[in-house]
Amino acid sequence: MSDRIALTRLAVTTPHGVLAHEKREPQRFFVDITIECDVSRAGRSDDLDHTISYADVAQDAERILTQPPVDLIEHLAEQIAASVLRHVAAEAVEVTVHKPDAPAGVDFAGFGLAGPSVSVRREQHRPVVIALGANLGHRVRSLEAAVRALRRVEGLDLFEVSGLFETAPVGGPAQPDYLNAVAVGTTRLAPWTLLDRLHEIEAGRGRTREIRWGARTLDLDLIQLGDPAAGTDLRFATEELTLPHPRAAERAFVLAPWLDADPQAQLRVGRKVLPVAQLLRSADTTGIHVGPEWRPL
Ligand SMILES: Nc1ncnc2c1ncn2[C@@H]1O[C@H](COP(=O)(O)OP(=O)(O)OP(=O)(O)O)[C@@H](O)[C@H]1O
Ligand SMILES: Nc1nc2c(c(=O)[nH]1)N=C(CO)CN2
Repeated sequence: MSDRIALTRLAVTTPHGVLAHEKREPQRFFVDITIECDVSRAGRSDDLDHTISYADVAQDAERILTQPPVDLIEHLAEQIAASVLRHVAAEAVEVTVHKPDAPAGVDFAGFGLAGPSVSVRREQHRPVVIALGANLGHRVRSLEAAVRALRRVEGLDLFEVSGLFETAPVGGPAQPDYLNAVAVGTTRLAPWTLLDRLHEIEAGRGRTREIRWGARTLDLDLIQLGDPAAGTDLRFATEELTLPHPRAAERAFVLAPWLDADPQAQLRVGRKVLPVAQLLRSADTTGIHVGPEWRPL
């Protein structure tokens, strides 16, 4: 991601350090934070909710710097990086903590900021589940092309793709049977950025949207982002994007391939987190059959 939000030289005078007197006597710390995040949506909408407020980031960092004394600037840098990655839109962050007056038994000189500093770069790693479907054109070829395209998305790493399932259409007008699959992996992308990439891939396979739940050359849905068992799954309901996918829990055409890709999979359903295996046992599986062989990865 080439978009960045940077905060340069946040300055705090506070006591931290390994030496006893450093824990009593405040000294200067300077922090630089560079956040990699997609700002194109906020650039279009002019809406602060579509980006990361630099004031929130700065205040979190200042709170971390003014905590009771710690030994290491590594620890401060790590904590600040973690606080930035709690923002949904943050893809990665680089944090540098400078300690220009550090007692090191030598002189530091220079025109810029002299003395020791520590830099860390940390990336978002969110589990992601993507459902694939096709019921028009050459379905296997479309789904294979979709997996190839997903693998080329920068910031998305797929590590498992299910087998193909032949499924009767659910909802919508009369239409041909679908082939469905599910891909699981991790991503550092913000959910809206990932959804944009999915729409681009759909459009590349000639996907059009005329009738709700109508036949399509390719459908890519975001089912879940984050880990519900750890409470880190993203939850929100907007027209543009609802997570987890509101209809996934009862769709055997999603649950069956998902279980195939990840037998331990879990999905948040309301306030509960349930095994996908259990949800599939309760779902209507009529019209769901193992599909043709494929080697997507
Ligand atoms: N979790 C999600 N995954 C994909 N699209 C979503 C999601 N939540 C909301 N949407 C929005 O839904 C809109 C319609 O998507 P799409 O045409 O793929 O729906 P559909 O596949 O026909 O129906 P369904 O949403 O029931 O799977 C998209 O433009 C997208 O912005
Ligand atoms: N069998 C099947 N039915 C569907 C599917 C699908 O992928 N498979 N997708 C839908 C809208 O996303 C609606 N109905």
